[in-house]
Amino acid sequence: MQEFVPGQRWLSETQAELGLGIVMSTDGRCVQIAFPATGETRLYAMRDAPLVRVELAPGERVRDHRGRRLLVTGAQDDGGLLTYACEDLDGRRVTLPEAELDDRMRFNRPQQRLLSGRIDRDHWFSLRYRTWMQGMREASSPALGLVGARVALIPHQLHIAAEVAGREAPRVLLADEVGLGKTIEAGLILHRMLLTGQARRVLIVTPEPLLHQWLVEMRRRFNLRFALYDRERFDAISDGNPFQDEQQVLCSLDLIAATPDAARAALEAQWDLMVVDEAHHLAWSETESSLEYDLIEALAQETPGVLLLTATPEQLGRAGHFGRLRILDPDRFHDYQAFLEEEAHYAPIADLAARLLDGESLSDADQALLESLLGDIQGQGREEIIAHLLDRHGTGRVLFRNTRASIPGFPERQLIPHPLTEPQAYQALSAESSQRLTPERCLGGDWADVDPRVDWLIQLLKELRPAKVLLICAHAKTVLELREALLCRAGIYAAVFHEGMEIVERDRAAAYFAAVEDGSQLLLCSEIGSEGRNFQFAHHLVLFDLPLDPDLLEQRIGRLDRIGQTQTIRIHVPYFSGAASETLFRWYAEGLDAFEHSCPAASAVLAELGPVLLSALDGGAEIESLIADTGALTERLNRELAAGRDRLLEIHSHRAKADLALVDSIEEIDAGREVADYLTRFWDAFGVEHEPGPGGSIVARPGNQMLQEHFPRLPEDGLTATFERASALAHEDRDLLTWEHPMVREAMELLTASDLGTSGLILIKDGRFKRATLLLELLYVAECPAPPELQVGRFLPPTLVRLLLDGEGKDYAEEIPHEVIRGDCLTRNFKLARQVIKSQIPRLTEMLARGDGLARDRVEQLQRDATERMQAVLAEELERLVALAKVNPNVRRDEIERLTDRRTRLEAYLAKTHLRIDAARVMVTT
Ligand SMILES: Nc1ncnc2c1ncn2[C@@H]1O[C@H](COP(=O)(O)OP(=O)(O)OP(=O)(O)O)[C@@H](O)[C@H]1O
Repeated sequence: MQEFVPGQRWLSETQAELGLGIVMSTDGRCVQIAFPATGETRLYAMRDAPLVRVELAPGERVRDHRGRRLLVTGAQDDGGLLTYACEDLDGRRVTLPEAELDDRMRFNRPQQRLLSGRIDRDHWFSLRYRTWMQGMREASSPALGLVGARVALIPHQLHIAAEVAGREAPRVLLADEVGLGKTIEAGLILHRMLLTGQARRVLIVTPEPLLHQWLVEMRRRFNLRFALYDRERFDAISDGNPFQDEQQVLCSLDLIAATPDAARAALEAQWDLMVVDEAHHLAWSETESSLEYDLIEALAQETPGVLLLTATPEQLGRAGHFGRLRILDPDRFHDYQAFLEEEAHYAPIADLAARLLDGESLSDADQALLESLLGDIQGQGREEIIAHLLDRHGTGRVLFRNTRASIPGFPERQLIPHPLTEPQAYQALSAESSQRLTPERCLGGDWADVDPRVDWLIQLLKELRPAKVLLICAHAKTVLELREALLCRAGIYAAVFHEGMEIVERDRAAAYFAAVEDGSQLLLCSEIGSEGRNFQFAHHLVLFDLPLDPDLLEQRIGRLDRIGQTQTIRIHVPYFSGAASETLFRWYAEGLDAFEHSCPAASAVLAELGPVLLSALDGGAEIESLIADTGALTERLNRELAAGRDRLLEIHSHRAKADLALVDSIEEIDAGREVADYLTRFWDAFGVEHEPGPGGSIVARPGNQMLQEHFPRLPEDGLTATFERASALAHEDRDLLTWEHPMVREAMELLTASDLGTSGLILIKDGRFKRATLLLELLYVAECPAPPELQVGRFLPPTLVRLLLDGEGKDYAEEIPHEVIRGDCLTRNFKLARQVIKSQIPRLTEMLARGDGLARDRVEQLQRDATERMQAVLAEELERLVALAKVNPNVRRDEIERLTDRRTRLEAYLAKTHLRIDAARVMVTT
């Protein structure tokens, strides 16, 4: 007989609906139990009370009386009363005396439910099995986190996402050329890290004009709901750190740079991952750095994962680029001069890496070079050698850059120059070269009366109507005055987009431009429209003036030249013959060839020839020789880059064969349509109504008799969705239902956290067994609860151990897979079911005990394998740090120590892997 102690929690075996009982008193023969959930008190004879002691095991999920969801990690017994060690959802440690358990919780163990004859409808048992199996498949799938996004499967993006998100705490610069999908790559990385629990608190920092676009992209492509923080929202939260109110925050760089309170709060908010878009604005040189740079650097020091995004990493010069790398990996990038020198020697390394990749055999000289670079390479495979080369030589693991040249399928760009006569008023100006390029700004409000670009634009719009035209110029004032002129002179109403507008107004203008019907034909943008925005639905770009920076020119063209552009892009450039604008136009067109192709060497050429260019714009230097010199230098630098740095980058940024394998594996998951079968069965079992919708979609809505009032993520008025990626891409109003969709995930969680399907009884026919043979199918789950930062799931995710035992204890699980078992569920005849079970209790108890033993043996093996895997992975990481430390004295000792400590902790947690029975189903042959 078990001892009852006041304060202990017990459960009625026969009346689970009473909730959790608490011992009030005992008198030697009777025990008085209160059930606070129902307000009842019962008296039981102690000898045969139908009560079970509630003793939670590590790995169980519970709620406390405040409703917090907690994970049990251990327990301590003090005079018969238990105090549980738990973790909350954020991984914080919490102590939970048993008296504080939620009174309404139900703790029925499968074996208790089964032996007391409480059985569920059979489909829940199968759904339970499928849920655990799916969890295991995902944990080891290279496609994890990449399946659920509403995106086309583009190999280079998937490569980067899988490579980066697979790292412990990724710190990388995503620097694909404009419009190749850095936002999508960052979203995929985020999605995967959130899904695996690798990250929970995420901060995205963008320039203000891109806030809303990010918000929408994260929501509609990844089902991620970020909280947008502006000044008003930040100030409105006066209680504690405003950034700690939300897990996923989106805010502008301006907010944290201009508000010391916000900067301080951001620094203290303990993010797991930070994403910074348009990171080229973070200025750094060997002697000074901008406030924004310092802020992001400080945040990066506090944040384990950091993604910096820029299409033009060298827009503010080589030093700026180095500065950004330094934020990511201060150990690797600690000396700018050494970095420049190293870069000059990339060509032979790139050549070697390329030949390794092509499977060519290596000469003795190659071997010698490899050994001089990497030390002893005995026993290492090619992939491993390449990875080490890229990591330790070149910008390696930290920088990814894909170029149009290496990605097929981009449309052409066509340059359409429009020479115009420079008006007298502009000729008379004695402005500096930079001002000569925007002469209207020197003339005052009525410049549009004399500037021939206005009439030319009116004419162009007429000719192109109804085609959409995006116009970019340097200044907001030009935008506004041009709008007035177009309206007055030709009745053309243009949408505008400039820094003087509120964010909402800007987004409204962009939407007005995007609208197919009743939208505006023309959007006039100041320079803020030249970054990040998606305007690929337009095919005509007017560059009303030209910037002095080739990277900025590339950013402007990138608004149209991006993934999703379907036609040749027409770039219209008006300039004044004989004036500075013609010189600059020719420099770009003939010197750099930067309009029709992106030019990797452009910023280096500007750095070298910038002074001559400025002088030519002023009418000083000789234009023809400037253009000839520019052409020659561009040609040489592009060639060198292609052979050295960029080649290394390219090898590292996508791997054609492996990337296609990843695409294949996602396509296979898409095509398998298993999730469709799973979810529709789930809906049926739960009582959700569903029917085919328009164009192959499916419409689901709450039914009248659902198991619970709400089904996860199912709106009251229903949901239109699809299981087809192509359909979701074409129809934004349809959710893409995959294993990673929040509805599916939450339904899976709901099931595994409930009792549904934990016990069952079916009648089967199977010629292998005599009639009336008793079989027991047992589902055990091995789990290793550990603090989230250890990412134990990488090595041992919750793992299902299935057994199928006969009365002699023989296991048929391999011979008879779960999927082939068909039977009649006995829930329709509870009385019979109870009789069957009652008559077999001793046998079933024995079989359960045998199952426990067998499952425990399996878990020991699982544990050993996981520990070995973990040791191999961490040994590799340790080796990298030690190798880096040899070439870089600045690698911190504590980093190596932290990694070693992690290994020790993981070993300890894996050793405590916990096994529990999740479900049991009796089968009787007929
Ligand atoms: N895999 C994809 N599936 C569908 N659309 C995509 C995919 N990748 C990119 N796009 C679309 O292509 C456009 C460009 O992508 P994105 O904004 O991520 O590029 P970017 O590299 O961040 O651009 P920028 O350099 O201008 O900042 C966006 O409209 C995006 O939604």
